[in-house]
Amino acid sequence: MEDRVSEPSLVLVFSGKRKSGKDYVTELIQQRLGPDVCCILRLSGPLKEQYAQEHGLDLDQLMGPGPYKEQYRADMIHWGESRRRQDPGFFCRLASRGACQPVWLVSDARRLSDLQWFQAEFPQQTQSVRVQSSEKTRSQRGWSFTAGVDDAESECGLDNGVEFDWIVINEADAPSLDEQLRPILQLTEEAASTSSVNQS
Ligand SMILES: Nc1ncnc2c1ncn2[C@@H]1O[C@H](COP(=O)(O)OP(=O)(O)OP(=O)(O)O)[C@@H](O)[C@H]1O
Ligand SMILES: C[C@@](O)(CCOP(=O)(O)O)CC(=O)O
Repeated sequence: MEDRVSEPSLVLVFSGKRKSGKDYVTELIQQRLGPDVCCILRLSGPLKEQYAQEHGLDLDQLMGPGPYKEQYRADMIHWGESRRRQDPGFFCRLASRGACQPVWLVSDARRLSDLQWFQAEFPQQTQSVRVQSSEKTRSQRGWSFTAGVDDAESECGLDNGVEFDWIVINEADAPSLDEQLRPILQLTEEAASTSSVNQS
């Protein structure tokens, strides 16, 4: 691992099915904490940048929540997995390079190797968060089952073998996200204050 200017005080590694609300929840947390304290790391970011460049695609749309990216998802998965087979931490390193805020929100872990990379690099700081929504709710947000995607590692790689530190139920009939996120926000605020004490 290249020498870091600063280590994070807390790394929250989020995972969840497509349209479960990973981006929505991490953006909510960043809104509460501010971008100086908290950064969102998207493992899919460097992958989409490279894929868009190689295929002449619209990166903004690939990074967005709309249907555009779904046309290319299966091929992007295969492209990304070929890189991960050579180097499981490839996208983790790219996505976290230059991050200097005390709190990192990794918004889109999909494989055990994603989670294990952060656990290995930051064993004291890393915690896992699972965002959960029903298939009915996910469908209302634009999801539909796609063979080769929703039954593949990209969507199922963290379904078993992980005891998540936090579970966020992103459903209208669940407690509000503010209520569910309160202990996580407390954790982030403690991490941020610890970081500022260490730097002073
Ligand atoms: N609690 C919520 N209230 C209102 N809208 C929500 C909520 N959760 C998610 N959404 C909306 O549902 C859509 C999917 O959410 P989001 O993009 O965060 O899912 P995701 O898990 O990041 O999906 P993907 O894996 O496809 O990137 C977005 O348009 C988002 O704004
Ligand atoms: C190709 C891939 O990175 C697409 C992720 O897009 P999104 O996070 O669902 O917007 C998923 C994967 O890496 O398996």
